[in-house]
Amino acid sequence: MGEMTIRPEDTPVVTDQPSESEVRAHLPAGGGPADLRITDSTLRDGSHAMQHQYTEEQVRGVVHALDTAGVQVIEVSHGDGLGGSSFNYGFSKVEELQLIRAAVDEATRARIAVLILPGLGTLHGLRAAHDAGASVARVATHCTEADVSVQHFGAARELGMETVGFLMLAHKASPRKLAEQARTMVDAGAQCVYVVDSAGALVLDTAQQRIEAVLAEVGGQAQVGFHGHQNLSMGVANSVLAYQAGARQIDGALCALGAGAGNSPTEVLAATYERMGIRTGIDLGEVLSAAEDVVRPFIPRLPWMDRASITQGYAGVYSSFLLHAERAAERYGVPAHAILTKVGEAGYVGGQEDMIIDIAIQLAEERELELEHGDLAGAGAR
Ligand SMILES: C[C@H](O)CC(=O)C(=O)O
Ligand SMILES: [Mn+2]
Repeated sequence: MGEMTIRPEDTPVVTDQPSESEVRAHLPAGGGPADLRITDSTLRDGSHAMQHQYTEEQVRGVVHALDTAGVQVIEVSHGDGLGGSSFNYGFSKVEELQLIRAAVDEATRARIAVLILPGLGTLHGLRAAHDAGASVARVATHCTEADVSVQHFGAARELGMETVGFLMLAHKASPRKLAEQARTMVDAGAQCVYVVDSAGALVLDTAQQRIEAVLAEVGGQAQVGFHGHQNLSMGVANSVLAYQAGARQIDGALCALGAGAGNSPTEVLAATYERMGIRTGIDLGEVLSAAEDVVRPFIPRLPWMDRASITQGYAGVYSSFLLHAERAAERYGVPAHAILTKVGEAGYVGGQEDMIIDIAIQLAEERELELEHGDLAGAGAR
């Protein structure tokens, strides 16, 4: 790797307004020179949209295309992170360590990242992913529970991995609270902390204020990142504002392949930043081909802003609940958007997927009662 290599043992130093040389010094090499680093999550967040059915051939194809395009970090894991393959979250078709090994084998420049949710993923799983060649550990917690990540950051740093913190459902915490949680992660060893808009519920200034607050708290010691979802079609716009507010790591997924209405599309991020004169180090033609020719042909259903996913953005619901809600909707004969509205009212967070079934059953019972009342009222009127 060249002059922009980030060494995991280094803590990147970024000030509020980093100079170009400061930014370059803390961004890893990949493609060309870069002002920010895009991490592609097609093979992790996209796993939700693929119902975790990725094949090794698909993983190899995507990694090859992203690596050729100069994308610096490629995330590969079950949609819910290491160890996610389970009854609650959905079983993977292919064991994730096999997919991680294949990704590492295929990449020539890009580094392979894994996501881990403490409690679901274990330290044993993290070590196994590291042994398989993953070199970036992204540790995700609910936005008010950063304290559960401390052990995992310690372990990742001991393994010599680059570390990234993921504060999920970030719309649920105030900028100040988020900054406090980011501090916990950085003190534990995170080299970057992401504002993760898991519900696609942040709209412009609400995204920007959170980036600013986190940067004000940890900017001297760590970078700040942004992970957007398209439920309200704000992923790319929020990512631009995030960059302008000082974020230097931004997530995307090819063809927006991610939970809910999908992630900010990597190819659109690359085109938009290039149009703005912000260097991503990504070759635009190659990344457009990666989306169009490699990913699009195997996608069973393009993520889209339909009634259910827009409801997720509007009601602040975890994007990965979409397919769970759709399955429950079909099983119990109630609309997915009605289930998701109730999930938003209840304030459920990641890990509470089983409650979706409860809500669907409750809605189905209410509907039965309404039908009965309707029949009785009709009978009374006759
Ligand atoms: C486990 C989640 O899918 C992580 C994520 O991408 C998000 O919260 O958004
Ligand atoms: Mn996501």
